[in-house]
Amino acid sequence: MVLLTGTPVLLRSYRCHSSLGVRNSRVLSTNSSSIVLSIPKADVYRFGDGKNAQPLFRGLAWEIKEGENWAVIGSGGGGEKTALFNTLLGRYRIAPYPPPPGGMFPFLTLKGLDPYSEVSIVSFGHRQQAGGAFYDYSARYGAVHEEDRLTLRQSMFPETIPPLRMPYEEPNATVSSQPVTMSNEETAFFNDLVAQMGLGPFLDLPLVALSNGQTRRARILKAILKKPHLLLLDEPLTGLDVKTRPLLLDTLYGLHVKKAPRVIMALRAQDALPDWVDHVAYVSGSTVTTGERNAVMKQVETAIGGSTGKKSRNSKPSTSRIGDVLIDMKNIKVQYGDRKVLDQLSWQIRQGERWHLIGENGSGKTTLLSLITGDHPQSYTQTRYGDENHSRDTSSYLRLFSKPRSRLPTTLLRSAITIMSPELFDAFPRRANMSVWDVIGTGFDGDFVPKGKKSVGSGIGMKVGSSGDGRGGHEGSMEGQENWEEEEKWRVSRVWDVLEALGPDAWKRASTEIPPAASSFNLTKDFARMSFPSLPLPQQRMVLLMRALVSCAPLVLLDEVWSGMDEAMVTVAREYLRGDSPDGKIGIGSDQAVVVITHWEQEVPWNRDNDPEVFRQFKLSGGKGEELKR
Ligand SMILES: Nc1ncnc2c1ncn2[C@@H]1O[C@H](COP(=O)(O)OP(=O)(O)OP(=O)(O)O)[C@@H](O)[C@H]1O
Repeated sequence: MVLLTGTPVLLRSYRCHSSLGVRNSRVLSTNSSSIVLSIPKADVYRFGDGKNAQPLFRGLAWEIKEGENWAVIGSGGGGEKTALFNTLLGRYRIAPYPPPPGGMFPFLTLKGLDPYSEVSIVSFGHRQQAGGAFYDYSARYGAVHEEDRLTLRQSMFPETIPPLRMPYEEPNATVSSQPVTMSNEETAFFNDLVAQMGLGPFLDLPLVALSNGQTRRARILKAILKKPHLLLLDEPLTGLDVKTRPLLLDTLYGLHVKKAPRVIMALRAQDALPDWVDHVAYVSGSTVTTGERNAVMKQVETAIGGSTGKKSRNSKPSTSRIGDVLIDMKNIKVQYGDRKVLDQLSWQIRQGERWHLIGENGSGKTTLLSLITGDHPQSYTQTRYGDENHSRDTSSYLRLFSKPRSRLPTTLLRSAITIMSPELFDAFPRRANMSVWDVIGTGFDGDFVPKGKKSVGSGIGMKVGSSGDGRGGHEGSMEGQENWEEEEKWRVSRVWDVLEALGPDAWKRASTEIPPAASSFNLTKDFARMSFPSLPLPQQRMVLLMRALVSCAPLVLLDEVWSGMDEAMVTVAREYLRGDSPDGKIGIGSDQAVVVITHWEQEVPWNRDNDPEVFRQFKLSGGKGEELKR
């Protein structure tokens, strides 16, 4: 990118004819073309908003000069950071719009470049599948379907896709794995980036096979290769392991200083800001505070200080009761071709235990969970021993609630093991008429569409002693049966319980420390009625977490549930999982087992020192698994 330097020059001389004669319009200085973003002061609305609509952002004033290093941070759970990025992408109405000739992006417009093609976004809150149908995410674990065969390399360079051939045709000469359209310089740039992002080993894997962290890095790489002038990254660190985060940040900074492309990141208020960030836009509700890092961060600390203080509070000693073994695996193996993902792995999960499952991106955490949930086809093939009563030491097995996978109907497993994960978040159907209540109610029987008169399911479940009160469900629908009425009543009261413990009243309390007003039940009630697909994404995540917690299932699996949530939401979810919500009544049951996957140690709800029998850590590395003892 060539920047003009030196004394002010006339970049464009706009002449307009009027009855008063010809007059020169603004003379712009070189300084104007080195302004990346300019919003002098404006309100921001959704397109089509009526006259009296509340603006999304009020009095937004933001200027970014070339050479400055900006991050956007936000503390709201309403998707405010994403909305601010969407404002820059022209998806909202800005009033008044930054005046010509510079407009919102003088560094582009003044060089005749079109902002809409030169500014790109990679957003990780974004769902990849749209619509009302359930998308079967377990496809990734089995034989990869033809339509899912596209590799990472082919998705970036379609010219490397082999041409379709009829079976009788001679195979053509092999297709180059490197695109012919790339110059040597571009090839070197690409190879450097692939190496820096650790994506080399995955270039020729089908896209669906990539782990979460690998997929996120691949999406950033693809966006960079399109050579935008400005790249907006919405929570790029989410889901990345501890080792990868600084590598990605270094790569991004290296690109930013070369303006190839300039980068603005959006981070959660609780995330550590990289050292090189010198300017911050802090979004809180409809207010955006912009300025130098230190000044703005002071304000952020005051704003989120209350809830940050809570985070460091030590959890109480556990009241959990360690009970029966729920999941028992020995010498488990998962392999794709010669790629071993899990190799001779053994692990037991008992009632009452709280596990933190760790491991680098791609170490097999999601794969392991998919064996436990029975979604992975190889969950059927793990058990290898002649006689159940005389299993020898060399045997390998996977026992879910004392049974092999093949003897457990999927419907029973879905109500005995509840899960929230990035895959489920992407796959869960978004039907227009599905309310928050409906979605939470699907959690009892592990459904994906509302069932039953009161939208709390029809009573399929499993008797494995889950919630301490002997409630465990029933095999087959309970609707119309003798004890269904009592069960249904309990289910309805549970939906209200999780809504109160994890819903908008709880976020309000956690973010402001002000006790909820007497009328606050209306907030919860209104939220229960709201349309699920129209909620901001952080709130959708929270609702799907409630879905995983509502039934008090014997085993709860929480895979990266905090990603995309704001500080207050994380606080209330952690409280619930520790069982120390303010009224002391609602929380995870003492005989439920929980497995949490997160790359952020501070997001783990419990403190391992408090009760090492209960709070435990299991690490995956090189296909093996081991418990990390204190
Ligand atoms: N069908 C497949 N073919 C080949 N490799 C696969 C396939 N499916 C998964 N893998 C590989 O298995 C490994 C484990 O993936 P998994 O999603 O379990 O990792 P993870 O520990 O959950 O990672 P992350 O922290 O990024 O979410 C990855 O390296 C992935 O590329």
